[in-house]
Amino acid sequence: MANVAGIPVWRELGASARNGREAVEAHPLAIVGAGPVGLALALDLGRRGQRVLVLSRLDFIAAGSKAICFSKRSLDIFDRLGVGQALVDQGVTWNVGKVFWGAGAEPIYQFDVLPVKDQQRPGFINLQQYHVEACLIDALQRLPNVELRWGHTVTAVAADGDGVDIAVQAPGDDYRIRAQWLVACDGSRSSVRDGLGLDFEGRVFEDNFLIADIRMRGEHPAERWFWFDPPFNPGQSALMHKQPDGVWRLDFQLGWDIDRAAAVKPDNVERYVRAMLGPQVEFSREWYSLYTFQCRRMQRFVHGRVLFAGDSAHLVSPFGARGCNGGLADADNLGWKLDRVLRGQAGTGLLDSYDFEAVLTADENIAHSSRSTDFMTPKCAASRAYRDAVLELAREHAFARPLVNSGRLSTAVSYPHSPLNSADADGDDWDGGVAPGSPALDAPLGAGWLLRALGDRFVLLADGWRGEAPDGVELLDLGERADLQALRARYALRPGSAYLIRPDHYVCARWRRPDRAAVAAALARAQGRPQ
Ligand SMILES: O=C(O)CCc1cccc(O)c1
Repeated sequence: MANVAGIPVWRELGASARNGREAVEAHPLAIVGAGPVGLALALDLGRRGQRVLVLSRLDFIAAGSKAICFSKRSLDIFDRLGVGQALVDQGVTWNVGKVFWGAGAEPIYQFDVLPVKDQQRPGFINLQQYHVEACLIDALQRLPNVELRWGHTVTAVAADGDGVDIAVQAPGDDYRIRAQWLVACDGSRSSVRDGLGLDFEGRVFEDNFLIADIRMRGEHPAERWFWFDPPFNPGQSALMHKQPDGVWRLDFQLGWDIDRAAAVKPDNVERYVRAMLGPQVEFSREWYSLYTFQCRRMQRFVHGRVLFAGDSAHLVSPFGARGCNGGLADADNLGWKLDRVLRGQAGTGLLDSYDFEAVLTADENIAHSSRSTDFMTPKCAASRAYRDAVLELAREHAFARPLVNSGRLSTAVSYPHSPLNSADADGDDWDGGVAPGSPALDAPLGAGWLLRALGDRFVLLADGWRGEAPDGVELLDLGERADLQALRARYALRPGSAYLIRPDHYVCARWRRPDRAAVAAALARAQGRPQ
């Protein structure tokens, strides 16, 4: 079923009525957009006790071909938000990618997206975006301090030094909001971005990709399968992913010079599907669509009182699953910072670090995404010869495999030069471990897991700590425990060492011989208050 704008509906929610009819409402925080990024940010801030208003122009959860691959890092974020297990339970877990080339029925090689084992979460789960949204909405509806308004469209935005004026149109109800902060999570066609006259910079790729989400009883394993130049799509590429509910995502590269309207007609799509899966296969249509993509971003994600996150701020190709996962990284980075700013515990300077770190993340995602696309679709004879030589070598030789680029799958990005980091002290020898600016690595912690124990506040992870930890830090002392070899090895811990870990599970400082004053100084720096 599709709504009037042609967007397919997965679940009707109905337009929300407001409590009361004030012409101008005051709110500390408005989030525009109720996709995974806006909902995850609302859940983070809502769980921290903030009053949050979410405005969605849609009054339903959309179906259709959207994100399906959620990375381990996103699962760790979802765990922190209390919904990780529910999503893992619904999703299809996978860790293996296989690369095929030409007519060969066997992969030329396979790779593991979770090379470090003994972590709670898998490399990826596949789960339709609408299931993720439904789960987040369910969690948000349990928070009395979060209000979700469906069918409320933002029609104008004007920001000044103290806040943002937002004009909203809802069925039979036009009103205004004065918010202290607005976060635009309203997607690639962001009305907030347009309303402020802001734009993207970057590359537009001249290629078309066909998505066929089909329902079938497939016998293929839960793995990512990628083909270069397969006989069922000669000269192009293809991709297959298993989703829950017997749904499969098939992606076919079609090239630039095609009849776009004809390409999505069921007969045409089904020709590709049969060529891939064989003429006998029984399947039904879930959703067919055609997409082109861009690798672009806004110059800045922080514009005074208006902040941008997810597709409203940056766009990548689907290959590598860096779109939605990149947006969730934004929400994760922004949530704790905005919470501190709203509480008056940090100045707005802390949000400059959101700009720094989220722009860095977007740039890394854009670089990977652009390189994958260039490798998959060589633009000249020399690039094609290089690609084919790499594929030929990869079949036999491990050294060539890292050169194959069928999409580098999303992982957490490091911020080695973030202004929130404190450098290692002179004389502290760190042979390995997790450097400041890197995401904390999970490890078994008794019957549980380190990342779960870190929670959503600053933690001092110490291997033997004397005295009190500074205010504002929770101490997690491994003490005398002899059962934590993997954790100690991953963090290169020795008796007396300590790490300071941010609420979003990034390491911001570490010491061989920590003291209270050094930890307090690193904590201040990590909150945007260098001493
Ligand atoms: O496996 C990948 O590289 C990404 C799979 C994907 C993600 C989102 C949309 C889509 O068509 C494919």
